[in-house]
Amino acid sequence: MSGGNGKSYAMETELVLANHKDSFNSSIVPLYQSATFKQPSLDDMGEYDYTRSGNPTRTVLQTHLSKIMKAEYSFVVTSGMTALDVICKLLDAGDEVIAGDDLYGGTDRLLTISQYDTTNTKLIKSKITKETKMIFLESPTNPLIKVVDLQKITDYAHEINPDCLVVFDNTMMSPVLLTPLDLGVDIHYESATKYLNGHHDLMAGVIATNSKKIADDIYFAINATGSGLAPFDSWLLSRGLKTLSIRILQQQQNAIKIAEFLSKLGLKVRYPGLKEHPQYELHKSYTKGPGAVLSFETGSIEISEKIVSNCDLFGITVSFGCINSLISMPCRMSHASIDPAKRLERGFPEDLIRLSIGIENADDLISDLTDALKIAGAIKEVDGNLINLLK
Ligand SMILES: Cc1ncc(COP(=O)(O)O)c(C=O)c1O
Ligand SMILES: N[C@@H](CCSC[C@H](N)C(=O)O)C(=O)O
Repeated sequence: MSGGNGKSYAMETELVLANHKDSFNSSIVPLYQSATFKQPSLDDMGEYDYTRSGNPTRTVLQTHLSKIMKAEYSFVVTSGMTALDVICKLLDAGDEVIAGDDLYGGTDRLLTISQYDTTNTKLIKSKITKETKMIFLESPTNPLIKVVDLQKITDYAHEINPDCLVVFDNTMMSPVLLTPLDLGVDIHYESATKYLNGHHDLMAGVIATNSKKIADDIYFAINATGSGLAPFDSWLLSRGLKTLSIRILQQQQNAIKIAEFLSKLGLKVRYPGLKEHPQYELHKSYTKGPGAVLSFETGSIEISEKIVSNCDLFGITVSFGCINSLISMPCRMSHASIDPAKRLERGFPEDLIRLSIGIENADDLISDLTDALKIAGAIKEVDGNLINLLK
């Protein structure tokens, strides 16, 4: 098998090169669906003894991920939320922690800490103290698609407290569009349920770091609690990962066309690939693209409900980053766990529709949305032109 010479290649190439050694020279990593491994002798545990502590299929995936995430150490766990839970185990009770105020609903549910608008770099800076132990950032945020000045906040946090850990949720971008450890972030994690796997057929989370101390603590937590990804899911994720680049780039190309279509109709679209996005330049300055998730408002909950319910190609589904296009109303679905009063306070529109764009034909997707917008009474066609009825 090629790729075993230690050379580094471009991302697309690295993605298809998951090196492993096995006695039959199998072309892909074998599935070691085994809980236990026989020891060479009584006092020698060998490389593997028990799958909670380590499994060869999981190790190959983790080594592969380290290359892709440009990390010294990587771990795969049972979900994105497990990744966050493992990271939280690095904290002690009472530690000062800061997070963004627009985070995925499940993250918001897990963290009961001080949350601020992370697009306001000045505000975040004013909140970081010598006592701050950890900062959680997400960008673009889910679902308001707000962009964080990751470099500035990371540098500032380390300046104020060199031991403060900057933790970044990269689920929206994936390592194809952003490798946050390159910007000095301490811990990169993401829900591999989304782009990394991309096929709606498993739940997983990844954690990456360049610090041996953090890696040792994370391994301890994973082994101690049994949160490592099971062999079959590790094998499936290894398989999904190989097409990550080709998938996300196609999804992104479709998303740009759809965002432009909706924006031309005069809808309020949130997407960092549109020049009217307030942080368009900032996002462009540190990522390789805007990704494939966007949200938009109609000004009416009823119309939004009708749009969501009348699409054919966009399934009403939580999650994002999968090969099929998905549509959702975050307030009722992915972010329903956030108290409605808190959502209101944060300017989270109840009529917001989130789209996760897949790899289908872009014109088919636009035609599907056009039909749904027409049925919902958001637009009508006059002399071949689409007219916005919401204004
Ligand atoms: C941005 C973000 N981070 C983390 C998670 C958690 O991942 P998982 O569902 O794999 O636990 C999600 C969604 O669930 C998410 O949208
Ligand atoms: N019922 C689930 C909702 C999962 S939302 C998944 C994803 N992160 C998204 O943003 O769509 C829960 O309560 O966690």
